[in-house]
Amino acid sequence: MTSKDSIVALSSGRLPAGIAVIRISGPRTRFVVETIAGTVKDRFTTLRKFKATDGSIIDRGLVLFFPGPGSFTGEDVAEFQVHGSRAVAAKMLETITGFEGVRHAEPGEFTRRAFLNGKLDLVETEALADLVNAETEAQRRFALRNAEGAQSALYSSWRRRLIHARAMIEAEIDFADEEDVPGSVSDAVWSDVAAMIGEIDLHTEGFKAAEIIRDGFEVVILGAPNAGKSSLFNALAQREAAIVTDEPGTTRDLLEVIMDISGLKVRIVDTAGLREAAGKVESIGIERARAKAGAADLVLLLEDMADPASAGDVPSGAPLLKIGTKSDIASAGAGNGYDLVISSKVGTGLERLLSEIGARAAAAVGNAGDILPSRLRHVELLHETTDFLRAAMSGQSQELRAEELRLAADRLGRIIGAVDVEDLLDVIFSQFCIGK
Ligand SMILES: Nc1nc2c(ncn2[C@@H]2O[C@H](COP(=O)(O)OP(=O)(O)OP(=O)(O)O)[C@@H](O)[C@H]2O)c(=O)[nH]1
Ligand SMILES: [K+]
Ligand SMILES: [Mg+2]
Repeated sequence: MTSKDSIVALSSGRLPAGIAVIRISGPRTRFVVETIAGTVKDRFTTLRKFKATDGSIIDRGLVLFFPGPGSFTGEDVAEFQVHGSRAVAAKMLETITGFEGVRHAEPGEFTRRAFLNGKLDLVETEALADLVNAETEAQRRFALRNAEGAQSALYSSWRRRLIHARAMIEAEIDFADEEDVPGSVSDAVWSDVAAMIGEIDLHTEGFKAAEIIRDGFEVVILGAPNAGKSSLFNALAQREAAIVTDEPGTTRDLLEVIMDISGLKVRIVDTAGLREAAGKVESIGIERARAKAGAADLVLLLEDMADPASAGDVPSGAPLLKIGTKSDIASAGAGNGYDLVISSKVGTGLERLLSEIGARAAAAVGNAGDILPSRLRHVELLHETTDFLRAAMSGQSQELRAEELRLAADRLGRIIGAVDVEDLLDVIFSQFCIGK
């Protein structure tokens, strides 16, 4: 598929910058390059002067031409690397959009063309978006793996197995009396389907890990008023992100800082001190603190070792680290019964706390090489897939069971955006010598 319009955009970041990259895709690309920069060799970097419509020089830079279909979008694509000033970029864009049939690209339009031209499937498109937005090392690794097709390959392999399974069942229905069809394939088929249900369920459970990679591992600091929560929060953030005073009830609302711990995104949340007798605003803050802790990946329960006070009921469910604070003024032996002892004032124990948080976050996201579903969309379609597979396992007639297999494979096809029926026939005829 080739679009009629050619599209152009500034593909690099905010200006001014050292270099700006201007990208064009579509049928007019070659003409634009030849007019602005002269003839260039395909896929080679060439240093040229770039000419405006009136023949004056806009800038000198590098030009690269990628002929379709072996380009990112599948169309003819070119990139101009120019000096990254606003004026140079503006003049280049003005000159290029001045050509007939060339316009500014819509957001995501290069990638949309790549998808429409079959250069990327849906999951790879989503992963590419994640890669562009990656902030942490874990996000980068995860997005890159999927942009390179790891997740798509997994879904494609399950889908192929289902198409094969269905082909076997259909063959048994249609050609049960023919010699070339193995007699009792269905036992093997259904045991493979059962195995696949287990594999898909296991994979789907990995969504929690993917969410932590994307949204961050959430650590909620909880404790009685004046336990030293905001002091710890500031020490971790390495700035005065929260107000600290000696007045109990200083913090009333939730505060959040985002950290990168060993390449993982971690969200640290400061909360209002837990106590019974509190004013209106503080009571709401305390409610929010409890709710936040209930959904946290890790709760740090702080207690002032110099002046211990109960934080009352702590929401159960989330893993908890009990931390004794203010070790600089606590009496010797006060640290018994705590998982960790810290002083935010002096900095004692903070490194150990950070490495403990990092280890727990790393454990929550599993192995670096795990293939995980990266979108709720995937999870929903995977659930539908296993629903159909379970229905197929317990179906009455072979025809209905084959139909459930078709629907299951269709859901996997929807995840990657490649649903077609032709491959079913291909499998039937490639596996057996029917009607030879
Ligand atoms: N000596 C010492 N004082 C500390 C330490 N951490 C906190 N404090 C003091 O304890 C008091 C309360 O600290 P905050 O960080 O505001 O305590 P909080 O738990 O956030 O209090 P609320 O927001 O009111 O619930 C302040 O006066 C701090 O300076 C510490 O490690 N050592
Ligand atoms: K306080
Ligand atoms: Mg506070």
